[in-house]
Amino acid sequence: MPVESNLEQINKVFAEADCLCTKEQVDAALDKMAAEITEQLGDKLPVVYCVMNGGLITTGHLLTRLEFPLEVDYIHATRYRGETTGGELYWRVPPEVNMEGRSVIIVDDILDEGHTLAAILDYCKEQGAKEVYSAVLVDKQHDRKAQPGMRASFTGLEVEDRYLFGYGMDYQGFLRNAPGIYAPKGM
Ligand SMILES: O=P(O)(O)OC[C@H]1O[C@H](OP(=O)(O)OP(=O)(O)O)[C@H](O)[C@@H]1O
Ligand code: HPA
Repeated sequence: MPVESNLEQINKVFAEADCLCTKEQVDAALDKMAAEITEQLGDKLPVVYCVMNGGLITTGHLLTRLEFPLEVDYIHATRYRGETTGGELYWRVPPEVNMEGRSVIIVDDILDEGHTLAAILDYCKEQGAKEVYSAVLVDKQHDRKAQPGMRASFTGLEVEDRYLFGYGMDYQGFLRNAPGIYAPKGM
């Protein structure tokens, strides 16, 4: 079936979705995260690793708010691969910039069950990073975290336990570009 046949369904999901956080609320959360990151990492010449694809938008919005020297790289690890429930972590692209002895910050869109972030943090420690921080725009509130009580070092927003899209989070591969945080009706 041609991809265009999805257009009506995707538009309907967006039109009927509940907006859980507006663009203004996300902007304020990003400002707060950037201030906290600056305080912790502003004099450490850190490497910022974007977790593709979902982390792309949060990373971009954070980077322009971080007014200190840093390097940028990306990691491509995925657990969902277009599905709405997670599976095994699959490494598409490991990082290029050497993290040995460096302060590192991993940026992603969402901490859901946390398996992705936990695996990436372990990887960074194995690679010899001096210290590893994490930043997520959204922390989904439920008791299914990979490690009970798990939190990112920097969290933008705490959001209810529904399937989310927007600001990097996808619905069936689409709607990452939605300018707010949304949940499809009934999900
Ligand atoms: O906390 P978890 O339950 O592990 O889920 C969070 C991860 O899932 C999403 O990535 P996904 O695997 O969907 O790939 P994507 O970034 O390409 O959307 C999201 O971007 C996080 O990386
Ligand atoms: O709620 C979600 N939405 C999109 N991607 C995700 N990856 C983990 N949880 C989610």
